[in-house]
Amino acid sequence: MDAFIELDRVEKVFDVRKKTGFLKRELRQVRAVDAISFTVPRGEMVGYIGPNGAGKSTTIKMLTGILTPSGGRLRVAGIDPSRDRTRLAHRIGVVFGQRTTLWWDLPLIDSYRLMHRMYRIPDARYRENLDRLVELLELGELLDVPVRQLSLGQRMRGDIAAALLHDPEVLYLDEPTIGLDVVSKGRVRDFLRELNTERGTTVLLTTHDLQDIEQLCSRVMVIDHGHLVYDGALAGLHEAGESERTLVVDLEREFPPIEAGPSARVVKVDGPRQWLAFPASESAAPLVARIAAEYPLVDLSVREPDIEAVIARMYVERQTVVPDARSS
Ligand SMILES: Nc1ncnc2c1ncn2[C@@H]1O[C@H](COP(=O)(O)OP(=O)(O)OP(=O)(O)O)[C@@H](O)[C@H]1O
Repeated sequence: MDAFIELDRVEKVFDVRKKTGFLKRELRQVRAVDAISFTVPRGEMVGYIGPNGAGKSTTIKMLTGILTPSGGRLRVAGIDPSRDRTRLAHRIGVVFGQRTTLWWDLPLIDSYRLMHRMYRIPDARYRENLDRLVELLELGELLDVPVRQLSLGQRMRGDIAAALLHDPEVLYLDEPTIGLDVVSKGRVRDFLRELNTERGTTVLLTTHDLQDIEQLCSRVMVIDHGHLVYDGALAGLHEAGESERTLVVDLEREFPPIEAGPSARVVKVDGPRQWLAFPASESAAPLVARIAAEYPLVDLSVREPDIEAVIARMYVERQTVVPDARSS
């Protein structure tokens, strides 16, 4: 498959000077990205997640050419970003949720006009893209409003349109739904899905909102302390994180914690209700049969693992699991 983004043992080391006393400074190195390798084929929508300080923004900055890697090889559309940043700029779009690329005091449409000139977008293409983005992102009524007067959700949609006016082949999104309400999040996600299917735009999505990933990405990469610790399907994370399902049982009356065998354990008791954790990879049937045979069972339900808990456990365990490594 056509690899659009390629990283081969890419590293970024920052030199940090730390004050250790009067006139004394110690030089320390922070390895923000440590020998990361992956490829993303054209048209894929990939989640890039990790805890604070994991190295996500540093990776995106290297992909856009803002930062130069300290080691390894990196290519986007065959271009070395830090060497040919201007040429690459015409082929990529970037949205940083926490700050805007729009001109704060100007009406939204003026920012778009400026981008039209900056990117030298042919007139017909600019008009066609603008019309389409205004329609899809419902920006019609906002075009004459100064950016500073827009709500966060409106501003975000405005920023996404700005990043796409020049028809980039890849879109980097850093926290595109941060601070948005449920309706605005839904709109942004619908739009991204449509963009990806209609135009085949490659999307790399960084977010702390795992619902963004669940709803948009078939593949997810997890980075922790600069290392890629998982690369594969979202569903596979459950296995990698050794996740557990929960069996909730209602008994006729209060009992001491159920003795349910080696692979299940009671995690909570509240009156006649008990919660038992068991490996997500195992069937609940033998456990249910055993409890039903030995206790007066009234009702039961099985709860699926919470993806946030699975990922949190992965961060803690720092396992290196790459079941579906596309890195070559
Ligand atoms: N310019 C810099 N100089 C020194 N250290 C830096 C610099 N930029 C980032 N770092 C360090 O590199 C590490 C990775 O930071 P990065 O911003 O890439 O993380 P992140 O995954 O994007 O985190 P967050 O989710 O908090 O945005 C952190 O330890 C950070 O302090």
